[in-house]
Amino acid sequence: MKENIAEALLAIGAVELSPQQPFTWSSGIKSPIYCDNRLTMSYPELRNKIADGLVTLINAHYDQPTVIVGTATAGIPHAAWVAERMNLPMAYVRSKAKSHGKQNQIEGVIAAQDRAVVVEDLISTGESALRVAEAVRQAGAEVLGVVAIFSYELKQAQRAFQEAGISYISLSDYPTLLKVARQKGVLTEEELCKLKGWNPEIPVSNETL
Ligand SMILES: O=P(O)(O)OC[C@H]1O[C@H](OP(=O)(O)OP(=O)(O)O)[C@H](O)[C@@H]1O
Ligand SMILES: O=C(O)c1cc(=O)[nH]c(=O)[nH]1
Repeated sequence: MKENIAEALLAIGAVELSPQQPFTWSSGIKSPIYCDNRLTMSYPELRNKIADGLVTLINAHYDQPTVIVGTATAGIPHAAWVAERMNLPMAYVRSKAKSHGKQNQIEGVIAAQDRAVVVEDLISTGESALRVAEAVRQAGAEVLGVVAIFSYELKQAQRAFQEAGISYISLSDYPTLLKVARQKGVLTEEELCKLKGWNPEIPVSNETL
């Protein structure tokens, strides 16, 4: 599955490289790579595969969720497709409360007795998913864990999730993406070398590839 999803992300052009003019991630990290999972919603076959995969992860790892919670914005459509498949209520959490209207951060219903699974499109530092998890906890509900389409497997994220006492699982990850890119000849050896070593927080070794 990890290889499958990585291959599909490469095939739809979700992965972009820009070593000369690095992308700025939401955490402020400057990166030579950006993985735009938002594009997956435009591909019905792939988005179905992702939703099925996320449901499989949830069923295998999290016991009897009662609500599926999307992270705004990129997690929202995937959370909706997962909730639909599982016939569960859905909510989503904004990065911060609205400054107008009802000033909600949480949209939809999350009740104190709920057991929530958070659906995220991508985990870099984990800050966004953990912010959502914290809001869910503030609402009194239990967070069973987080599922995501892709994770960079940053050690920083692993530490943050551990500190919060929350687990996360992803359908694919950065080491797998590089492995598949090499197998498919999508990236040159020089590009792969740069992508392996650009961030010491990412444990991509020669063995991984
Ligand atoms: O693990 P993190 O370091 O928090 O980074 C990952 C987050 O960054 C992106 O969202 P972005 O902030 O670009 O907003 P969007 O979902 O509204 O596009 C992505 O969709 C994740 O939510
Ligand atoms: O950390 C981020 O903001 C980020 C990285 C990435 O590769 N893709 C994305 O959508 N967000």
